[in-house]
Amino acid sequence: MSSKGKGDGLRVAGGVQKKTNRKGANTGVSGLEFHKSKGQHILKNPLVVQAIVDKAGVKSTDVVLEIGPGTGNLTVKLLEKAKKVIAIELDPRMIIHGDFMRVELPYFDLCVANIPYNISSPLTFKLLAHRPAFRAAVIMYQHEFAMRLVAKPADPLYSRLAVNTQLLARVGKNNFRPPPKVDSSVVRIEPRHPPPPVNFMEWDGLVRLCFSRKNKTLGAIFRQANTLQALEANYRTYQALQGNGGGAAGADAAVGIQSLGTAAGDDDVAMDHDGADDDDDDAMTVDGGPASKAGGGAAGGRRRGGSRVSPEFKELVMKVLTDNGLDTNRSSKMSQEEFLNMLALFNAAGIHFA
Ligand SMILES: C[S@@+](CC[C@H](N)C(=O)[O-])C[C@H]1O[C@@H](n2cnc3c(N)ncnc32)[C@H](O)[C@@H]1O
Repeated sequence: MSSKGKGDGLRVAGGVQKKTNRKGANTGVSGLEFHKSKGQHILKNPLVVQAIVDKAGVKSTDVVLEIGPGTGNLTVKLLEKAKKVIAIELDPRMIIHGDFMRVELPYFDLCVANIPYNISSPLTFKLLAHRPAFRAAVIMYQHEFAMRLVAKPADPLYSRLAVNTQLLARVGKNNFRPPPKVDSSVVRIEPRHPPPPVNFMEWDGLVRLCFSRKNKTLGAIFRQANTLQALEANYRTYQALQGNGGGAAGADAAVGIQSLGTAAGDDDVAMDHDGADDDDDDAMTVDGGPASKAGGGAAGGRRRGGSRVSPEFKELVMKVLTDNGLDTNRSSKMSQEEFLNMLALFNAAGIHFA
């Protein structure tokens, strides 16, 4: 990673025009061979580069973060407008070197990038977890991923990815699809200020569970034995924590809290084929850890080996759903407000998802 100020004269490692080497590989004018595995699809049309920069609304005072500058064609345009461009590039043949997913991000006002598509989801959630929050990110994604980010309830592409992103940011597809290829779209992401007043881990535990079978009713999802077992374990742990006032025994109990949905989700998707996602399950990491496989795995283990759910606890869960008319809802059609409301209702009953 390195940064360049206006007029620093960024050295560019290669050209941007498509050429073919002797082996028929895709190369730039410098002869650099581009690697699909690194998501190296280079922007060749200067009008597209310019349009992305224009859409970003770069101010002369802005520190701009660029992910994957590649041969630097977007970078040089950003440098014309920004105070500073900090660019992070995985490929050591490109001048500025670093893995975006591993580096600690510096302060930035704006992020502008034509990203490697293979890390779209973790990259987006790394950005959204960054503090202080930036003003906006203008990102070129693969078209289908962009559509999933902006999908609304009842859209077939609506998923945990959309719900989580839209909880943390306002997301809008720019009215701009780069010609001539129609496989990319530019999305503008504006983190919400202030951030939503919700524990993201817990929110994600609930959403993950609900979208494990997004076309099933919530009643059916919450009646699953493994779900009830994991929820009851959390319920008991929270009760112990409250009883102990957060002391040493409370800390021991806290270790037992588990995130919901992962193992159930994985199995159910495999069994169900009902279009449930989420291929991005572990990517939506915010605040130092996803609803982890380990947590979900614990739930899965209990289901196979496990303890019984008390009838009283099952009744409590079902009561929250039925009293509030939620049992017949399907997550594929639920809005963010409905999820928030449901989480508040469960929490008020002492039921927790992480
Ligand atoms: C889609 S290309 C964009 C190149 C250039 N910005 C353009 O628009 O023509 C994505 C770039 O990201 C780089 N890249 C891939 N994975 C990365 C990572 N984890 N961290 C930083 N850069 C990465 C690739 O080497 C490639 O140069």
